[in-house]
Amino acid sequence: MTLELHPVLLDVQESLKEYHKYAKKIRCAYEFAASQDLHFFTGLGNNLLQARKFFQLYLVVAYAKIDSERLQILRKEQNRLRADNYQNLKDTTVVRDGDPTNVARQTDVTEEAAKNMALINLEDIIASIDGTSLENHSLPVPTRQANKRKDKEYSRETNYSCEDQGRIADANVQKLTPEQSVIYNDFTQKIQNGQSGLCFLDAPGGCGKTFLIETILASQRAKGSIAIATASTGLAATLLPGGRTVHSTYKYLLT
Ligand SMILES: Nc1ncnc2c1ncn2[C@@H]1O[C@H](COP(=O)(O)OP(=O)(O)OP(=O)(O)O)[C@@H](O)[C@H]1O
Repeated sequence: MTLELHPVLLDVQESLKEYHKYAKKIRCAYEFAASQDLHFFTGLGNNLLQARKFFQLYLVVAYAKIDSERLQILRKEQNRLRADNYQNLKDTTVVRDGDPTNVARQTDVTEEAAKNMALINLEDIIASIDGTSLENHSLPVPTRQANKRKDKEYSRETNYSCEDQGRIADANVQKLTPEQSVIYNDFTQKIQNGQSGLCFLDAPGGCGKTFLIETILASQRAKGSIAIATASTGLAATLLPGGRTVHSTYKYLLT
């Protein structure tokens, strides 16, 4: 198999090679076990674990590499980014006389204001990548009005239509099985009472865990509450509405 890696990933190809080595061992072990009609094969579990470990390592390191590369680009391109923002700002403040839909006012956009706006945007992007501010990257710090702080994380988690979420929750609640209903009611009751707690949900595949979680998420979002859905891998996160990886959401350190 030929792998074409993006240049930024060259440093991490060792873990990928290791993964392929173990994946090959597993394939051989399976083939051998099948040819001998064996149901157990010593060492297979270990190889599986190793392959999984290397693959996870590869994904995590590759992700970190890509994000740090993005940061470099932002650093290098900050002049151009500011120019783009300045242009956008000008575009949105042009007066179109006679146009009844025009609600904008000609605003005197000073260079200083445009620069500040660009820095705010830049800082928001960097914060979403690694949770740091411009100061941590030796860049000028923008002036922000505390009450006007644009919190992307907050807007992301509140950007749901309560009506839509309500419809999803209502439709799903009707369909819950008795077991799902017990968990759903317990969960919503605890939230209503302002109780904190941990709930561990486990059941065989296809039993409706995701369906239940979707229902809980929708019922909370329908009330305008924040319900954050995270999973340990990107793939698992895609199964949850609004799902994200746990390390990206909570900015967990990778080491
Ligand atoms: N109460 C329900 N009413 C109608 N459909 C349901 C219900 N519970 C689950 N389902 C459906 O059953 C299928 C399997 O459910 P789901 O994906 O939630 O299972 P799961 O336990 O999360 O599975 P896995 O562990 O494999 O991810 C889905 O298509 C889901 O929409």
